[in-house]
Formats: sequence, structure tokens, C-alpha cells
Amino acid sequence: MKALLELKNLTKNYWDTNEKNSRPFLFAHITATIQSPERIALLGKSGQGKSTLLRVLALLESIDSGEVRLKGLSTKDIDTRAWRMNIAYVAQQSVMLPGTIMDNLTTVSNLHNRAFDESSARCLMKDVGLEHLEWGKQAIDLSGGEKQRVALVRSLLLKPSILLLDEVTASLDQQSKEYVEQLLLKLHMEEATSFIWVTHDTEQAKKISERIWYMEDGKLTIDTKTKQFFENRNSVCSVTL
Ligand SMILES: Nc1ncnc2c1ncn2[C@@H]1O[C@H](COP(=O)(O)OP(=O)(O)OP(=O)(O)O)[C@@H](O)[C@H]1O
Repeated sequence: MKALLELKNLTKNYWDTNEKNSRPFLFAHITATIQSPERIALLGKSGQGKSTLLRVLALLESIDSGEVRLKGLSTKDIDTRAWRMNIAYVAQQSVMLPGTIMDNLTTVSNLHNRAFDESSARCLMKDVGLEHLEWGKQAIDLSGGEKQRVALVRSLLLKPSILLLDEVTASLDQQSKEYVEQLLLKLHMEEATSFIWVTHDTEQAKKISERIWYMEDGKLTIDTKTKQFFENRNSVCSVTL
């Protein structure tokens, strides 16, 4: 059976080669496989390139060497739009498209030639705690946490098989954060949705993931079961989150 996602020897050099860096690359030789639907937390201290890696996987950023394969197909075999219907990136700083909440929810479906599924959209908005929002409201007027959740729902409407989540609960209050965590766990159970979730929140990583990818010094130094990662953490003093 073809693996869901393969990262083969991914290397990303620093943008500014004049800058004094201790190494020439942001990250190098990142190799990992998601064999079947799985929940991964991508951890590591600031500046390791976690967001950049997600953007590479979403084809929003180029790679200097290496290859990504989705269900056995390389980026050269699939057009970008089809790729992004399967593997959706939800950014840390959510960007609202011009117009209303309704425009935001429908535009992505329109872009991908998908019918807008209003009842799914209403369910998802409820699941993330936004059922009270009037869809005619201008998206730009939403709070940061509301924008973050609308952006998540917008991506979920595409029903991607893999979600790339970049600190998607960073600007949420505790209850909204729990709503989002529960929704993503439910989607994994019911729809076999996989995710790679960048977070600095260890409690969240324990709760939402079954595997940890840990980046350090530009390498993927740990790829292990979540339980094992946290059991060993005290003895691995270099692990910083
Ligand atoms: N487009 C860009 N041009 C130049 N430098 C960039 C660009 N994008 C990221 N960087 C730099 O690459 C490094 C890694 O950034 P990235 O956001 O991927 O790290 P991160 O591990 O996600 O960090 P954090 O946990 O703080 O979000 C940083 O030093 C950042 O300034």
C-alpha cells in the first residue's frame, strides 16, 4: 500500500546567505513517512523551521533538495490545486479574504470547483464555537481568535486527507481551544483525517497526537510515539519546546 505522505531528504537553505548562521541550511535531510491516517505533533524550539516545513508540504514554499510524495505521487505528478485539496495548510496568522464570513466560507469551495456544503459549514462553525456569528459580518472585523477558527473551517470544508496546522489555537481562549482539539480528534476518528500540528503547548501535544516529530539543529532528531517521547523527556535534557 502507498504511504499517505513521504518526506524524502528535504533540505531548505537559509534565504539570506550573507547572514551569519552556524550552518548553511535551515533544515536538512528531513525524512519521515506517514503510512496511514495519523496524528502528529511537530515540536521544537522557535526558529527551527517548523512553519517553513509545513509551507513546503503545502507547496507554498520551494525546497532546495529532496522530494515530497502524496499517496505515491510526487509534486510533479499532481497539479498544485489538486495537491492542496488533499493537503491543506492552516496558518498561524490567519488571513481573511475580502468580504463577509459567507464569502470566506464559499470562496475556497468555488476556487476548487466544489459545491458549497452549507450544512457542513454550519456544523463546523458550531463545533468551533462560532454558531452565534452572523455570516453577513465583514470578516476583517472578526477578532483574531474568530478569524483563526473561520480560517480552519474554510480549510476543513475541502475535506483534505492531511491538515497542516500551524499553532492554530495560539490565539484562542481555553474553551475555544478545547472545541478545536475535540473537532480535530473527531475528524481523525470519523473521517480518517491526518494532521501535522505545530504546537509549543506540551499538554496539547500529549492530548492531540499519537506521534511526535521533534526538530533540533535543522534535523528531525526524534520521530517516536507520543507516550514514549514524554516518558523519555526527562532523561533527554536537550529537548526544549
Ligand atoms: N520567507 C522567509 N525569508 C527569510 N527568512 C525566513 C522566511 N521564512 C522564515 N524565515 C526564517 O527561517 C527561520 C525559521 O522560521 P520558521 O517560522 O519556519 O520557524 P519555526 O520553527 O516555525 O518557529 P516558531 O516556533 O517561532 O514559529 C526563522 O529564522 C525565520 O526568520
